This record gives sequence, structure tokens and C-alpha cells, in this order.
Amino acid sequence: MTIHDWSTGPYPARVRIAVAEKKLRSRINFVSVDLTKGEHKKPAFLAKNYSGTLPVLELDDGTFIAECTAITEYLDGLDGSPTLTGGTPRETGLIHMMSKRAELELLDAISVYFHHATPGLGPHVEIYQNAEWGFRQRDKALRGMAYFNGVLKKQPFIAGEFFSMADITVIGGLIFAGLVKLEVPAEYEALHAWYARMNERPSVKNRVTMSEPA
Ligand SMILES: N[C@@H](CCC(=O)N[C@@H](CS(=O)(=O)O)C(=O)NCC(=O)O)C(=O)O
Repeated sequence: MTIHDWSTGPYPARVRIAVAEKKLRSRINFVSVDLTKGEHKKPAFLAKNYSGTLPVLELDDGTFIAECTAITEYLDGLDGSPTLTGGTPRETGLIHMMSKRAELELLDAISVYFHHATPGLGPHVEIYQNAEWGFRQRDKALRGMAYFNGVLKKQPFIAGEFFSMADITVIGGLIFAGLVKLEVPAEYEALHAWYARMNERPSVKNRVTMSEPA
């Protein structure tokens, strides 16, 4: 399998963490797509992913799977023993809900702030910007941080009692927050403590270097 990605990107991080958690590194060939040059918006890449975003998983039969959630669901199911996306209908529902909530209320909101209220990937990629919309989404992300801090006051992981795709998505959000220098307020102690625990996981710690030659 091939993953088309950008080694330091927040969304690619979600899939890199899932690859490591599922011990699939030896089965993956990473191919870098240069976002800074707008390669992801050129016809050759758009043929892989209509949405022009990274990462994209390319199967050996030529099938392309984009969208971090979809890629994670595929990878998690490969060994017939899903550990990241839920082992029962109740777990699957809760994990999907909390992962989608993490996208809507945190990660995607920070992405909009990055693309609209900062120089983003540069004028050749950011062909339309609306700073007010970007700042509104930044404020939404800060509310999202408060929400997830509240969740983590009551349970050890984002979707309940064990690590899941939902944790990985919030990790992606906080990686993006770091990249755009959006601080997690100090008073969100449960979120800070959880993030410190997450950063101790080898899958999180080694996510960027995993694609470097052994
Ligand atoms: N909904 C998509 C969003 C993916 C996404 O936005 N990826 C970023 C990659 S990174 O910024 O996290 O490295 C991207 O392609 N951004 C480029 C752009 O939006 O022009 C997903 O979940 O996979």
C-alpha cells in the first residue's frame, strides 16, 4: 500500500498514528506530496482525490481511499480485529461520533483558521481568504478545547475507557493548534494531562520520522 502524504501535516499525522498503532509500517510506502508547491491541487493528484487533500491511501489494486476516518477504518479492519474504530456497534457509534465532533469542533476549525486568517500555504494555494471567517473558526476551536477538557475530566480517553480513533483525531487538532501557535489555555488541565499521555505513545512520538528510510 502507498500513502500519499506530507510528513509533518496534522491530518497525515492521524493516519501515521493509526498505521503505527496497527503495526502496519512495513506494509506502507510513503510518498510525499509537496503542499507548499500546491502539488495537491494539480490534475495528477486530483485524479487520486477529487477533494485535493492529503492523506490518500492507494491500495495495491489501484483503489484510492481519501479522508482520514475512512483510511483509519480500512487499516483498522485489515487484521479482522478492529482496535481503533470500535468492536461493538455501541463502541463504533460512540467513537465515530466523538471523532467527527473532534473534526467539526476542533481540527477542521483550526484548519479554516490556518487557511483563512493566516498566510496558510501561500497565495498560490489560498486563492480565496476571509479572515473574519477564519477568526470565528479559531474561536470555535477554543470552545472545542473547553468541551474536550470537560470530557476528559470524566473519562480517560475521548470516546470512553480506551484509546481509539477519536483520540487520534483530537491529537491531530492539537498538532494543528501547535503549528498555528494557538495555545491550549492553561486551565484546561485535563486536556493538557491527556495530551501529555498521548505524546508518550510511540505511535505519536515517532509519527514524523516513521517515513524516513530505516
Ligand atoms: N477531510 C480531510 C481533510 C484533509 C486535509 O485537510 N489535509 C490537509 C493536509 S495537512 O495540512 O494536514 O498537512 C491538506 O490537504 N491541506 C491542503 C489544503 O487544504 O490545501 C481528511 O480528513 O482527510
